[in-house]
Amino acid sequence: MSLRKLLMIKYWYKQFSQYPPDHPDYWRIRLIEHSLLITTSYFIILTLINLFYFEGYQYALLDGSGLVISLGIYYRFRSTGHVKITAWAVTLMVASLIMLFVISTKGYSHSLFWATLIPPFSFFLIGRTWGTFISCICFSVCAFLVYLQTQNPQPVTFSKGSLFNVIEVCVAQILLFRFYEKTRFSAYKKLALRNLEIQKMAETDKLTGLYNREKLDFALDTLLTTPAANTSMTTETTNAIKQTDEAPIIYQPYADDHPLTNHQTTQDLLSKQAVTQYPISVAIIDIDHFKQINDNHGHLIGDKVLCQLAQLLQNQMRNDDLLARWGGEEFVVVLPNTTLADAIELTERLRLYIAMQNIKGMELTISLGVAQYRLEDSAHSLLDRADKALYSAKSGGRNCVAAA
Ligand SMILES: Nc1nc2c(ncn2[C@@H]2O[C@H](COP(=O)(O)OP(=O)(O)OP(=O)(O)O)[C@@H](O)[C@H]2O)c(=O)[nH]1
Repeated sequence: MSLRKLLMIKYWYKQFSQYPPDHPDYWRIRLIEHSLLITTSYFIILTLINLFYFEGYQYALLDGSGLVISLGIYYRFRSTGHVKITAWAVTLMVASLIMLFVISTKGYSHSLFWATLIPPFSFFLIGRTWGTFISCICFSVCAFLVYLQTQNPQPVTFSKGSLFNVIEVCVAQILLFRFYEKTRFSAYKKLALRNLEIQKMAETDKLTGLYNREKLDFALDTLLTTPAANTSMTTETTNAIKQTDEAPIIYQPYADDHPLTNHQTTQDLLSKQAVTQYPISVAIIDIDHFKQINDNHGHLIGDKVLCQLAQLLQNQMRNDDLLARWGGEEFVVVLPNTTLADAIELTERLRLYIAMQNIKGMELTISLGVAQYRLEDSAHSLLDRADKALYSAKSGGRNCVAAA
């Protein structure tokens, strides 16, 4: 059994349905609940210590009042869920009780230490502006107390009270900053995950889950404008561009001795970089007569066909290939380390493979246009040549591969 359960602390924390974890006030609520738990526990302990150990009834009364106020705020907060009012109430309660204690002891017995708790409380709960304001007032009072002492200097004594004050404040500070660090870490983590989600959404085609056209354009531009890309396409380069955290499961359709399966290591590629150019090819894939599928079976079935075809194509890709939906019923695949001849062979296999599949009860065919990167090419001109090749494939009767 965990300590939290043992002390029944978990019952202290209420899950407000109106403040889910992604609500801006979520962590403020956690802090209010933590703070009230800490103040309540502190006031219970201090009341008992002052009553039975120091027999300081005046301080025990002060701590007892703090305990009642703390529980009152907690009860009200649980029943109303008012964050702003509670945050102010907690801050004012903590600040005024600390200052009452510091003033009543005239700063003796290291009671001034307690004032150091005011900035963390007030800044976390009521924000920078009001936190600064309240901290300044409290510290001004502390400075004034010290000034008064300088008018009539007394020798400083270290009592047991000093020891308790120092220890209690240190423990409270550590707890507060642990909490602060936890919220900060959680907020950054959430932000990083959100950014990843947004980035993924921005580069993914909603329907098929493949990369979208923006991502393809960016990846191709990066490949072709990276100096190394003109001479060497390494596995690392393409993987960095893909930036994919969940690498697709690759089904290797080629024979073991096929040149495309013999991936060279990065080291091999780099060592050859100076003397060899590593080719890049692209292929545009277009479904034949897709309009008829929509017309005969409806757009929803058409969508399902697109999704299944996308999955089948993705399963046929090699690690370094980058498949994207270009728009409508067209897909583009970027083939690093692939000559035009290899790209033709590869896409021909792909065409035959798709022609053999049963997709939503239909037999589909695809036409493909292939082009290899030339030094004078831009991403646009490369795709344009592949598109022209696709046009030839279409006008050549469809269900075939044409190269530019
Ligand atoms: N279901 C569905 N259809 C789409 C989507 N995007 C484009 N289309 C359809 O794809 C069809 C493309 O038709 P066309 O450009 O005439 O091409 P095609 O019928 O495949 O003929 P060819 O390419 O010449 O073989 C149109 O009917 C579009 O409405 C989509 O996201 N979902």
